[in-house]
Amino acid sequence: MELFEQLKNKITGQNKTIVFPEGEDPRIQGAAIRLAADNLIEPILLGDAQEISKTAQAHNFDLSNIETIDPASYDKNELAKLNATLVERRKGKTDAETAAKWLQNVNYFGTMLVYTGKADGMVSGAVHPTGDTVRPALQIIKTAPGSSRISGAFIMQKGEERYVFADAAINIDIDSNTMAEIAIQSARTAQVFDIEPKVAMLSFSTKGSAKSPLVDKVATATALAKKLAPELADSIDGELQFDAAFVESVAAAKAPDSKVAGKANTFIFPSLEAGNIGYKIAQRLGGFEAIGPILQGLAKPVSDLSRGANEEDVYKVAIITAAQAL
Ligand SMILES: CC(C)(COP(=O)(O)OP(=O)(O)OC[C@H]1O[C@@H](n2cnc3c(N)ncnc32)[C@H](O)[C@@H]1OP(=O)(O)O)[C@@H](O)C(=O)NCCC(=O)NCCS
Ligand SMILES: CC(=O)OP(=O)(O)O
Repeated sequence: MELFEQLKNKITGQNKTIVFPEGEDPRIQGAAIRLAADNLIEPILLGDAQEISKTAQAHNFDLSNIETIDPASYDKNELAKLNATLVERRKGKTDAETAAKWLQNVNYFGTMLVYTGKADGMVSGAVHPTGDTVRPALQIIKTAPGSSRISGAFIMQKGEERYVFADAAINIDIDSNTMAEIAIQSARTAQVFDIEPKVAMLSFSTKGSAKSPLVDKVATATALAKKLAPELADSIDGELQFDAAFVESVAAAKAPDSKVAGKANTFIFPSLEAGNIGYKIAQRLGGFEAIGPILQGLAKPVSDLSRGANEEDVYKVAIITAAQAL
């Protein structure tokens, strides 16, 4: 069965509530209406009440069955409770005045709905850049037990082909420890999406063909990942160039002893520059659908979107987010 059909079956009737901080955007409204009509999730749209109505009227959308919240006119008692919870969660790092300002920002407000359990997950980023979308989650929801950092993976899909690219969204300049953790997180993400992970730790060098501290970083990360997740030891290899990782004939020449080279389906990039540029090239030149970024390592599901997302992308990311909340 197709991946999204499986995920839809899992979440149908589970009534997972997903908050959309960018409720004024037509892509968000269109997706929310479809998600609710398909009985997949219960959406909450955040935003200025007048702007939400304006968008709905302009696109002939019927929002009568969808909950909308305008943070500017939210119940004062409820807002005070959210403020106190936020200050408590930030343990001396954020005072009540700052918390009040944050709560007028839809991404902070939405994140607090998830943190307090009013929503099961959040989808944002169709309008806001990634930093503004995910920072509240990093500060408030924080990492899941066993994770020391959050990273962002894309499922890249075209026909029968399906791959994981990471980190393409969050960690700008990574060291070996971070790269190793991203590799392990991404292998687990691959499994969730029915991909038996073969993880390539990418570089501009294959097995020592170039000498550089940047190459050493990837080789060290590979050894570390194998040590941290021995069950994945035969499924992770590096350092590998993309051609050696992906093309069997190149693998035979460049890394003949590797169990991963030529067969990789989970690609770990050595920096955010490489990862973000790489996924967009595969998407825009290669014709792959890019689903994500799926945030890995967060304690509760919050998903970012690309600002280039369309309604269908929003619909699919919301389905993944609801599935993560099960
Ligand atoms: C994610 C990002 C916004 C965090 O940057 P920042 O807000 O400057 O981060 P800070 O160092 O000030 O940290 C803010 C909080 O987030 C936490 N944090 C930052 N990065 C984190 C990570 N990768 N995992 C877990 N927590 C993280 C910090 O520990 C800190 O928590 P605290 O306030 O409780 O102490 C930043 O790394 C970034 O901009 N990444 C690139 C995003 C991007 O543009 N991607 C391309 C498009 S997808
Ligand atoms: C994931 C990503 O690159 O997001 P954006 O296109 O919004 O910067």
